[in-house]
Amino acid sequence: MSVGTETEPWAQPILSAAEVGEFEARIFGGDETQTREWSASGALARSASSAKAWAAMQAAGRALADAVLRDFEGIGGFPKNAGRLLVLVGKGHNGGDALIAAEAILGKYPSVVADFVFVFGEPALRPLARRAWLSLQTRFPERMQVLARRGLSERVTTHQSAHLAVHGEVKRGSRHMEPKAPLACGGEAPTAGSEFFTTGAPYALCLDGVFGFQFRPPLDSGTASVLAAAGALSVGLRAAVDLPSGLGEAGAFRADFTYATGVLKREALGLRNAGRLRYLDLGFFKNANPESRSAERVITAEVLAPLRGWRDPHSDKRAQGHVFVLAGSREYPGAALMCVLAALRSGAGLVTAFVPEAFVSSFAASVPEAIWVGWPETPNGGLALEGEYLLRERLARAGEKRALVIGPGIGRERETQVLVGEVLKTYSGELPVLLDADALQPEFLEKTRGPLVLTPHAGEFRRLSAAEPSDASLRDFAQRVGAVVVLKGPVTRVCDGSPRRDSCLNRGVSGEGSGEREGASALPVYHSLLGGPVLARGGTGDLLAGMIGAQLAREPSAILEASCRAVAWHGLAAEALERAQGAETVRTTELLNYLSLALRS
Ligand SMILES: NC(=O)C1=CN([C@@H]2O[C@H](COP(=O)(O)OP(=O)(O)OC[C@H]3O[C@@H](n4cnc5c(N)ncnc54)[C@H](O)[C@@H]3O)[C@@H](O)[C@H]2O)[C@@H](O)CC1
Ligand SMILES: Nc1ncnc2c1ncn2[C@@H]1O[C@H](COP(=O)(O)OP(=O)(O)O)[C@@H](O)[C@H]1O
Repeated sequence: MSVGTETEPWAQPILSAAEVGEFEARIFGGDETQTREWSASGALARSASSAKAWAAMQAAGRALADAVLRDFEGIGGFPKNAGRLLVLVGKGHNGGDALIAAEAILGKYPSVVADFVFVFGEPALRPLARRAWLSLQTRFPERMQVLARRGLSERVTTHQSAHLAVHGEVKRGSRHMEPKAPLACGGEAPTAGSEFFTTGAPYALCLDGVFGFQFRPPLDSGTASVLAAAGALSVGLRAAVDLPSGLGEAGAFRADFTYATGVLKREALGLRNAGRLRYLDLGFFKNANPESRSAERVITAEVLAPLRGWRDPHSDKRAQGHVFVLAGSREYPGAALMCVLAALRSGAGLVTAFVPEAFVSSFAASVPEAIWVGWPETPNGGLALEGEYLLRERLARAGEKRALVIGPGIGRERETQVLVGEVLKTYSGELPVLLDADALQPEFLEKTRGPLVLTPHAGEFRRLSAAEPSDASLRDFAQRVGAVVVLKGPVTRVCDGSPRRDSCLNRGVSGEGSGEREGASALPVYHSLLGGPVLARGGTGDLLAGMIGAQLAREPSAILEASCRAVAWHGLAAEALERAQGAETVRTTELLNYLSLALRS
């Protein structure tokens, strides 16, 4: 047992499908397929392991329903007065989770109806999935319709289906099925799936519970045809349970969201057809850890715990961290303003901002909480070299808890770039430094000595590292530069390559020894799934830089945790913003209004 969850309760291991199999078998007491929990009479034996597995399935299904309904808020909410669900059910856990989620939604909204496709047939359901199905049938028989009960070999005909749906003559739950010829195994049957789905009206939600982590390629043509047909329907939200069925194979399910239940599976990362990834933490790692040490971890909202309690009653503003920001130019004044606003709104006790002097009075009028210091300008309105003394003066007066953010909106003017190099030569080592945007230049990397955080997006990462973004290149680069690197993107990845003395917490398990570095391949990569495409607008990175700056200033000795905390907070606030306003009619700085909500939910 050795994974970072004990020292880092805010990060959970990411496991491969094979590792998940072993881990779940251990915590739930064996694979369902190999147990005889379901007797011939249909009663489930109450073994301890089946009780645990059933409880886990229920927790997963309910968490899935909650998460889906929350995500619906981003597009105006679930259509609870006339919603239709489509549930694609396989044989095992995945199907069971989907069935329980469907039951939770039907239970919550009395006007919602559901259609089910049993891709391998009802008889193929494993015990727990069958139990979930029985429960649904008992509770909502009149609101359910089975489009394919005995799998792909038997289905409702196109004619029946359309007729029944259009004329409302189907008696939900008791549809007569017409046997049809089985699909030729491995043969061509690409259009067969469309026969299930000719019912006209759109679906609010499609739950894909066909295959989970036990899927092994290739995708059979029958399932592919059902997935393709479901993909052609009008659906408000396509939700994959755990993993999109078929993973990245041709014909795999195309999800808007994939909800990883209990464990985030490595296979989900980087799959474009997975849509947005959500991690549903079901507490699987609370009392049990996987045997293997996981070098990939997922950041959870638990990382915000230190911000959720009471502030130290004896603290003063200096004890809450002092953020220094060197930012802005005539070309990009707003980037500086956004970075400063974010630092102020995310807990910093003091923020001192050095910006081109032309902007000081207007910035001070709009954001009086920050200490604005006018910096001499180059002829083009950038930060001039001669202003360096200002930083020296102000830093000399600051307390211990401080951090310096350099970059938002500074532009690429040569003189400003020389200034950044000089500042790094002089001050790095004295306080944590964050480099963002145009301060992310390869030539600066040799000039830094102390705690360093870099926040590149993919394009900036390529510029800095001369490599394509990947977990491996991120590890190599972080270790080479000895920094915490926050590689931003739809999934933001954080890796700490700094020497141990800078952040001894960061190593998780093998924290013994000091000073030496581990091989890059062993460095954990922390993934944040939080946020979403509402963040795909100018200035969100400037906000993140200010937020990380505030956390660094408050915790200068734990730069990895501070960075992960800010990334998660930024992402959770973005999600709250999207739920409240949608993703379109948003101003970047509105994210700051949701920081508080993100801490309270
Ligand atoms: N209101 C403002 O004043 C704003 C100012 N901004 C400033 O604009 C300057 C330039 O920023 P850019 O981010 O465009 O950087 P660059 O123009 O330096 O982009 C570097 C490379 O990355 C690519 N790229 C840009 N954004 C990317 C992304 N999100 N993911 C992957 N690749 C990406 C570009 O195509 C380019 O090849 C920075 O100084 C930044 O602070 C932006 O933050 C936007 C808002
Ligand atoms: N599709 C997306 N899903 C989730 N997060 C995103 C997405 N697009 C951008 N982001 C996040 O938005 C921020 C953009 O940062 P950056 O590109 O530096 O913006 P800017 O330079 O405009 O401030 C990052 O935190 C990134 O992770």
